[in-house]
Amino acid sequence: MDFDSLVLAAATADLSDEPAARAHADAVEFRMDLANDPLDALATYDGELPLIATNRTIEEGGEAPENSDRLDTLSRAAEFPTVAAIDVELATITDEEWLADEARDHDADCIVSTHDFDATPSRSAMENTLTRASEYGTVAKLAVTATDPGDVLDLLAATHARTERGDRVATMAMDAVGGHSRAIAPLYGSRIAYAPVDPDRATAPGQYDLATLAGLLDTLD
Ligand SMILES: O=C1C[C@@](O)(C(=O)O)C[C@@H](O)[C@@H]1O
Repeated sequence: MDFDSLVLAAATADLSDEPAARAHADAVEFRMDLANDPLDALATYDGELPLIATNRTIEEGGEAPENSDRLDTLSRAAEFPTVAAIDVELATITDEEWLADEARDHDADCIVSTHDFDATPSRSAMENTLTRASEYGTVAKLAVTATDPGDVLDLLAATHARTERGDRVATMAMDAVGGHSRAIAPLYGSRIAYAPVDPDRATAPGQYDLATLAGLLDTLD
C-alpha cells in the first residue's frame, strides 16, 4: 500500500460494509478481533478497496485474547492478496518479528501500533515510541488520549518531527479533547486516518464518521 500520502481507512468488523466505504475511503481496516469468523470473511471478500488486517488485543482497545491464535490468525490474513497491510502492536512485534517477515513475504506492509487510553506521553516519549515502531514496520502508529489541548500540540509536534526525519507515521488523539487531531494530524505528516463506516460502531473513542472525516480532510487539504 502506498503510505507516501494519506490513506483514509474505513474501520469495520463487517467486510460487507466495503461498498458503503468506497465513496470516501482508500482502504478498509478489517477489525478481525470484532468479527465472528474473520478468515472466512477474508476468503469470500471481493470488494475493491485494499484491506488492513487488525487483530487487536484487549490491552490496546480490542477484543482478541492474547494467545498464539491471535497472531496465527493475523499472519494467515496476510496470505490473502486483498490484504495489503497488517497492523501489529509495538508491544507484540518486539518479541514476534516473524510476523513482519511473514507480511513481507506476502507483499503486505506492517503498521506498528501503540495505544495509550489514559494519557498523552511527553513529546520525547512519543517520538521515541514512533522511532522504535519505525524499526519494525512501514508505518509507525501512535494513538493517545489527550486531556488538555496542549497534549494535542505535543502529538502534532512529535508527528511533524518524525515525518521530517523521514519516518512514515500515523497519529491521532482518541477522545473528545483531541478528536480534532483526526482531521489535522495529516497536515503535520500523519499517513493514516481512521473512521467507522457506521457512526454507531466506532472502533475507538472520538472518531468522526467516515463521510464527516473525508469532508474535513478534503476541506483542509
Ligand atoms: O489503531 C487504530 C486507530 C484507532 O484506534 C483510532 O483511534 O482511530 C482505530 C482502530 O480501529 C485502529 O486500529
